[in-house]
Amino acid sequence: MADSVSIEAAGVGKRYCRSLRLATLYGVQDGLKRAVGLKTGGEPLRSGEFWAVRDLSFQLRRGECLGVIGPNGAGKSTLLKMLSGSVLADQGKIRVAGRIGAMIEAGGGLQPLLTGTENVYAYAAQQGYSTAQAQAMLPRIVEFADLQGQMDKPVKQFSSGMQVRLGFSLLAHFPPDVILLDEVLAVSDARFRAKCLNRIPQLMQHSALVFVSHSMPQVARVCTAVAVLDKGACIFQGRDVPKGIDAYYAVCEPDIPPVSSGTGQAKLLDCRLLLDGQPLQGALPYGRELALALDLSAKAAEAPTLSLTITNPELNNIIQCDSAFSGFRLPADGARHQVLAELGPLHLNPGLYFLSLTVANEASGEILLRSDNFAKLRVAGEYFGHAPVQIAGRWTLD
Ligand SMILES: Nc1ncnc2c1ncn2[C@@H]1O[C@H](COP(=O)(O)OP(=O)(O)OP(=O)(O)O)[C@@H](O)[C@H]1O
Repeated sequence: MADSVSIEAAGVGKRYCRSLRLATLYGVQDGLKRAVGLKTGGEPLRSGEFWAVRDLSFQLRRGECLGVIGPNGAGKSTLLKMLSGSVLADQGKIRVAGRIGAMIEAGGGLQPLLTGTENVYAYAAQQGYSTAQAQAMLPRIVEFADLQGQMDKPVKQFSSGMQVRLGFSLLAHFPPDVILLDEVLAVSDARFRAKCLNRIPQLMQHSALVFVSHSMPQVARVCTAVAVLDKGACIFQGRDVPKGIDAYYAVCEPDIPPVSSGTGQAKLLDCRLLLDGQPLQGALPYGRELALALDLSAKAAEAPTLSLTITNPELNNIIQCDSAFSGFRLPADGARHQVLAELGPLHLNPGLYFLSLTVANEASGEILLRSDNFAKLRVAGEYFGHAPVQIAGRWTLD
């Protein structure tokens, strides 16, 4: 292995058994085989067994951050546990150069019976730092974790968010050669999450990172490569992180049904997506103008405004187009009206989106109709960017 490679995984796999009874039996059989010097794990799957991770290979160097993404049960945590050494691989080889720091669960790497301060000394010693170095670093660790006044109690009395703060702060101030992070930031508040995400590029100067997350914006921000797992198999691997994220969304493409709510005074009777005045066939090419023909009716005292929202597959709002901007209002006479909403060119990343509509009384805020996910929109294009909206801009030398 070249010196600069911090983690090398070659054809790594882990098998588990669905039945506890069979798993116990296989455990005894494997133990006996190993006792007489026979290798285990290489044989075909036995009854009830499945591959939690299969045939995964990658190399990771300092300065790199591999995002491991995939649906629930895809094998992400199993992979991290194999990399950390807490679970033995049944297939392939893992080599890690140097020290590992793992946050595979809140409190991982911390000693629950020791106080926060004692944990700082214990962790520093474990990573090969002296007591004097730990003492010098202590104020910065406490400040980063925002745990002033809390460090004298045992870590088992910390909330899970506080444990993550201390655990991450230790990694940040005594960076090991390899850092494994498993979805830990999910329990932190927005402020600390932002602090950690901001710190990761600095950590990468010292360490190679493996980052498991279900938050695609976080993955897009910090990862230099991604591996997408599905049922234990790696279905995408590479440096094109946005393309990997798209592969992830394709695997767990949400089947989100349309949902309606509101007072019921407005109705969405029909909707057509248009490209160049014609019904949109298939995907909208990147950057092209989208229009919507909406058949609507409303019966109310005031003419309501219309608001269209485009969301990503996680239903995060990406674009909003509100008719109040242009002063447009839907007649509230109870008759059926066809409304043309021209959204202009959409510079959305290729992928899947959903459309939602709100019909509301602007003055009172009363919602006459909220129609969520009433249509799906697929955007097609070659260029995948790190943010949901990609604009060309105009670049010139002054
Ligand atoms: N100790 C175990 N014994 C048996 N099966 C297990 C064990 N640990 C994990 N599994 C199974 O292995 C598969 C992969 O689990 P893993 O925890 O690695 O998934 P994951 O991708 O991390 O999921 P999530 O996103 O839900 O955290 C799942 O089917 C899980 O039920």
